Amino acid sequence: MGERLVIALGGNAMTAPDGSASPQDQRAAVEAAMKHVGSLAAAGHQVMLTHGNGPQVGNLLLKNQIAADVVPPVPLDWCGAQTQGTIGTLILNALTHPAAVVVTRTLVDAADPAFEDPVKPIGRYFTEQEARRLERLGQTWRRFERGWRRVVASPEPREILDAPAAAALLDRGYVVVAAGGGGVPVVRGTDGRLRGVEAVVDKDLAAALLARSIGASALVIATDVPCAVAGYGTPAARPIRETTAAELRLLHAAGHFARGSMGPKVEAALRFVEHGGARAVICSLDDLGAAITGTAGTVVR
Ligand SMILES: NC(=O)OP(=O)(O)O
Repeated sequence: MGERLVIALGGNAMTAPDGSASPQDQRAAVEAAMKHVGSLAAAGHQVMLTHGNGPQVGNLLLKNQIAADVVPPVPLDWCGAQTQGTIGTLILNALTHPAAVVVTRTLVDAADPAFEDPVKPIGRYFTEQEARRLERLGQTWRRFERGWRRVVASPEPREILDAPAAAALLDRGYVVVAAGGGGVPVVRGTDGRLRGVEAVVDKDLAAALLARSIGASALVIATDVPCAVAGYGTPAARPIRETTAAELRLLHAAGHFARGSMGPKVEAALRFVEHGGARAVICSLDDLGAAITGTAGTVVR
């Protein structure tokens, strides 16, 4: 009997191992990822996919900025919508199973403090000198292990507005791509109308909300490491295989998972299970099949 799954695809499913986001690298990475996803659909699972867009949305924003004297630049939420279309098209072309892409909006709160504290890295890495120059244009940049990256606001996802449409397609047998890049962030005005806002929603947190919204039995967060590790980078490092939400929450609160990498994945897995989801799995993309049967990854119940 197949399961209803939401699978969040990490950057390694979209770009080359070095993070390169050339069209060739993106196409090759998506084709490799869709072999795993196609196997799950062929085995009878209902599969809803979501994906990251950090490198792509940052590159688009930069192109807009560079070409601003020639064509009017578009805002960040437009760039996010464009990445849903581009990455969604690559996924459609790579899958042999009937599939559909839903342009998806994610409701966020206009008063979310995240708008005052940009933390979400987007685009490619730059040198400090280049980052400092761009900071003078009003942008926020932070240093990461591999260099400097622009950071933007990443508010909490409150509702995946187009989840019902995505679920209807899932019920009809399609593999569905939804809430790509965390969904296009929108706020509701006092007049009840929706408008886009300049932000990038975390795709793992959006995936957890999407999985809850469509009644998925499992949330699978596919990344480039086999599992979550307690005490990562220390002599006491310990891979986590089977765990409970209560145990994992304690480790998370104790700071075992890095803020910009494993932290959001663990938080997403926890939110799904703490709100009644049967299980969440954090696994390597190559282990997707084994992760569904419980023989790979970090399984949270
Ligand atoms: N939107 C988002 O979280 O994208 P990345 O996973 O690529 O950072």
